[in-house]
Amino acid sequence: MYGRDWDTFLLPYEQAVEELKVKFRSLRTEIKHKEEYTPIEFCTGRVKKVSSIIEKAKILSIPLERVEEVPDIAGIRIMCQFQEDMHRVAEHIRARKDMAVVEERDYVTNRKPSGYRSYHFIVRYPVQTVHGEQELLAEVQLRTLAMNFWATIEHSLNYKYKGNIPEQVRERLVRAAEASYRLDGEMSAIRDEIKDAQILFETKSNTVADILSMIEKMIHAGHLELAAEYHQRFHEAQSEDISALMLLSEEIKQVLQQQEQNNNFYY
Ligand SMILES: Nc1nc2c(ncn2[C@@H]2O[C@H](COP(=O)(O)OP(=O)(O)OP(=O)(O)O)[C@@H](O)[C@H]2O)c(=O)[nH]1
Ligand SMILES: Nc1ncnc2c1ncn2[C@@H]1O[C@H](COP(=O)(O)OP(=O)(O)OP(=O)(O)O)[C@@H](O)[C@H]1O
Repeated sequence: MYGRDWDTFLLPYEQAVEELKVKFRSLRTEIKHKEEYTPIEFCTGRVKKVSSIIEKAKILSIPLERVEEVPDIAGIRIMCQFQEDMHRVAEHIRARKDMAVVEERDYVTNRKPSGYRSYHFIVRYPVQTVHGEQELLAEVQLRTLAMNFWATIEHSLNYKYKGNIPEQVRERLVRAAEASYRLDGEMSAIRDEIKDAQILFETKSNTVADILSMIEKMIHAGHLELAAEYHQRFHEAQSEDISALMLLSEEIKQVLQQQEQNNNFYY
């Protein structure tokens, strides 16, 4: 790499970062459009600075002639609200046809000694250049907002202390990382409860609609007494839990089926 033109070398990496940012941002928009919820909160990217590439190559014992083996010259970071969203985005990355996963590192279940948590992918990504296709390595980091908050603070402290964070601060950072991990767990639990409540609400609405339409059927068929009886019981069941409504719905369904079999219903 001695005397190499870094600007030219880094051009395809810049292209890769721009393309990957567009792709993950489009994925965000697409899912949000379809589901009104998106597993991707936001996405950033950067090309590593030359001084940082040289330093990393040295740490990884990669000679500068093979500097393209440094896996994170191109880097993308995807932030999610919840850990479950990270799994969904991870599945998506594994399934994509425009990149190939060459490595996965799970620092979520196995945090780093610093307290760092994230899920990392190294992918092989092809960019189209004037000289034809060029495959390069890119790092994709997946984080929750809480993980990102912690990592950003820790990164700036590392910068401030030039990599030698005082022991006492380091210990507090590890404790803060654990607190942040518990926060993610709490938020996921709340989210599950909200989801359950939404499902229950939907089931209740559907059951109510079913019962009312069956009672209407009875009225149209002239079974006014039966309809009045079930209407009364419907009102009573509404003040109880969902199972009372579901039982009533089943009962009315069976009565209707029976009546239809006996030809008591004419529409
Ligand atoms: N803030 C912060 N970021 C980290 C930490 N560890 C890793 N990262 C991020 O993750 C990237 C890659 O980390 P790793 O997958 O562990 O790769 P590596 O730096 O070669 O690490 P090792 O092989 O474990 O020495 C780094 O460039 C950082 O962006 C950490 O302790 N704090
Ligand atoms: N994959 C990534 N996507 C987006 N931004 C990243 C990514 N990796 C690092 N960054 C950010 O780029 C900036 C420069 O980081 P740089 O790559 O020099 O150091 P680093 O990430 O700490 O890694 P290393 O210790 O491996 O050199 C930092 O603000 C860092 O948070």
